[in-house]
Amino acid sequence: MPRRNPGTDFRPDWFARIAVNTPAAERRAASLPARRSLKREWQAAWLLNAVRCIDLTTLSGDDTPDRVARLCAKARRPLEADHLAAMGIEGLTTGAVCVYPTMVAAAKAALGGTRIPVASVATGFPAGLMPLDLRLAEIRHALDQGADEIDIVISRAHVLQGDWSALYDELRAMRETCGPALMKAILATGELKTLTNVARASHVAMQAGADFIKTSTGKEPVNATLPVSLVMLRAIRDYRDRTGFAVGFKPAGGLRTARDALNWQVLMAEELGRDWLRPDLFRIGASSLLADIERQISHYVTGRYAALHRLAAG
Ligand SMILES: O=C[C@H](O)COP(=O)(O)O
Repeated sequence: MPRRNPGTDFRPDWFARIAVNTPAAERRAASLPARRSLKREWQAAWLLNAVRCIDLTTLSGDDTPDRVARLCAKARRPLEADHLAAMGIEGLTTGAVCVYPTMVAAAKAALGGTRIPVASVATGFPAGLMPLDLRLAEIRHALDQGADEIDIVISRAHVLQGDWSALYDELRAMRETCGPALMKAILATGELKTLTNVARASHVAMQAGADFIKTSTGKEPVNATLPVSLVMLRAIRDYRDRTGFAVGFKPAGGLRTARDALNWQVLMAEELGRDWLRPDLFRIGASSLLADIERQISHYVTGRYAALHRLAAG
């Protein structure tokens, strides 16, 4: 378990001169899937690793305690027991479940007796357009309900206006309110206009003590992309080199296929090293990715694809 990132003082000099070369970032991201073709056995292993890193998510207006309980049952047993037995795997769970604050109690009840953490979004998810004191109160509410991790959203306006110290202060207050609960800072990169803004916001979030930086809420028109992820991973690397602290990464929003799970892991491994491919440093926020991974694992074990309706949707 790496030491928790305590953050630093506000250090704009660490990011003020960053100017991301967007075409170069896009070329590098585009080259990844083509350059890496993983052997079939290795693909299965990488997909199993993706499962243990998934924050299995439901963030819908029509969520109910029953739906959350079904999601949690899936988090406890994400793949068919026969398939896991055939591969000699025991005790596989997802990395966490992720829900709205009002669903935390249902998730905690359904996950009793396991070590699967419950993550709650908070701070006016998804837009964050609420007064800061109410956003902090929402964190406290989620913690009172039993949340182990808090996925906060940043004020995009601070980024778009270049008010980095306001962004730092907001995030610092959120981190203090989270106390011992892990804080994942959602940057909502699809609304930050430029990759340079993504890089700078990543630095500010880490300086304010974020345990993870996360791409998206899943509600923006553009959610996780490989170029955005590349920029965030390089910021994480830079921060690690400056401070010695390892900050986690959570791509989220629109990751739906086993191929996505492989591509993001390859990007992580190439940019930060394979050591980063574990749940305390890497999560994939996804509501529907698991179904495709199940399908691919089923094919790997049985040689044929299961019909989608046979795989529990979670
Ligand atoms: O944080 C997780 C995202 O909200 C999930 O997005 P998704 O429904 O596109 O998988």
